[in-house]
Amino acid sequence: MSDNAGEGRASEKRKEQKSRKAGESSKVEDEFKELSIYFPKEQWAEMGAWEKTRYRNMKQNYEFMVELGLPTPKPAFMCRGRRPQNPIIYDSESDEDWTPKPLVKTFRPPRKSGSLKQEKKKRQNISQNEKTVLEKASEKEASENQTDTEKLEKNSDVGTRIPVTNVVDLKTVCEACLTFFIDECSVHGPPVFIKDPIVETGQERRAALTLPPGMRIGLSSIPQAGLGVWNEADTLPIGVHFGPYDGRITEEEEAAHNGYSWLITKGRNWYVYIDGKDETNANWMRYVNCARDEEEQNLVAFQYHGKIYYRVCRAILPHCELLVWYGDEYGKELGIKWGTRWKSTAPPKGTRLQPRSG
Ligand SMILES: C[S@@+](CC[C@H](N)C(=O)[O-])C[C@H]1O[C@@H](n2cnc3c(N)ncnc32)[C@H](O)[C@@H]1O
Repeated sequence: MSDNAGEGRASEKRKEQKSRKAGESSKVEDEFKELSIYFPKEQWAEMGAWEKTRYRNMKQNYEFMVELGLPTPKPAFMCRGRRPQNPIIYDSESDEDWTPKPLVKTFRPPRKSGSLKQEKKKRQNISQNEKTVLEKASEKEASENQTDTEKLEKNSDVGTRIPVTNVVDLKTVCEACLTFFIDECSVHGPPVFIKDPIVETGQERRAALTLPPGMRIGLSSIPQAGLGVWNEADTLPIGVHFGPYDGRITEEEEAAHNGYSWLITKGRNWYVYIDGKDETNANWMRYVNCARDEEEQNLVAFQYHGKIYYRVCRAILPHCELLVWYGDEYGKELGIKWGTRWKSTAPPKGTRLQPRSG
């Protein structure tokens, strides 16, 4: 074979590869095309594929919930966008449960494992039978003799934890198999709930004393983050729940800035804070720090019946710190880089970070 012929073939191959790559990336763009309308062009251009995937999941979940006829607030990102949009209007006025916001607008939980296609297929496969279970659960929900925690344990409304919507009521997604269930996942069993030891409020070290056995409050692994909470016992598997987050319910703006408050949505345009700053009425959950990125996050927060719970979304091994994702805006306040969005503004890890101040 002559040199010329060899070169010609190599150049053809290069061209072929180039056009294949261009084809692939335009396919990816096509896939997300319907999403791009919700974001400013610059933000969309900067956004990575995994982030786009996550938003697509949120949209799909929202549409799925709507299809099931469940009251579902629209994900915040779908309420804004490049196109003229209506102001954010939540779809229901009731005491909805959706992802809590310390100071956040949208909650962006971790991407689920497994391919998106599989996930979609599983959702489509929810049988009529399972829908009936949902209906039954609604009736059950109406029983007023249960406390919220009992209800959570029973129904494990980690629906609010559906990683891709802000909401929900009554149903649960099993992290492991991604199917919906009510009382328990038929494959993975009932959700586990770890209760705090009972400690009267008003005691000086009340928050620390509520720490469940096997956990430790100690210096955080995150530089300059102060104290944190560590698992010192067996692995905490996915699906374990903690909570509710104790503290003082307040509407005072000060709570929004102290670093220990979650914003609780009570209804349309009605918010209160659960403020865990005061250790005499807070619980141990006030010591849980904020994950700096998706890999680090092992807890996700959600609102259920006006209270905040944490759920293990990634197995927490012995001697590992519990880290929850607080939400975009708050992470930003802490200078935490999440995805590519804050590349330009986030200070390097380890920089002294200030809690939000008014
Ligand atoms: C809910 S408290 C967590 C407990 C706190 N570390 C303590 O010692 O009391 C939240 C505060 O911890 C700090 N913090 C939490 N996560 C952080 C992070 N990823 N980076 C820096 N500081 C963080 C911030 O000061 C924030 O206001």
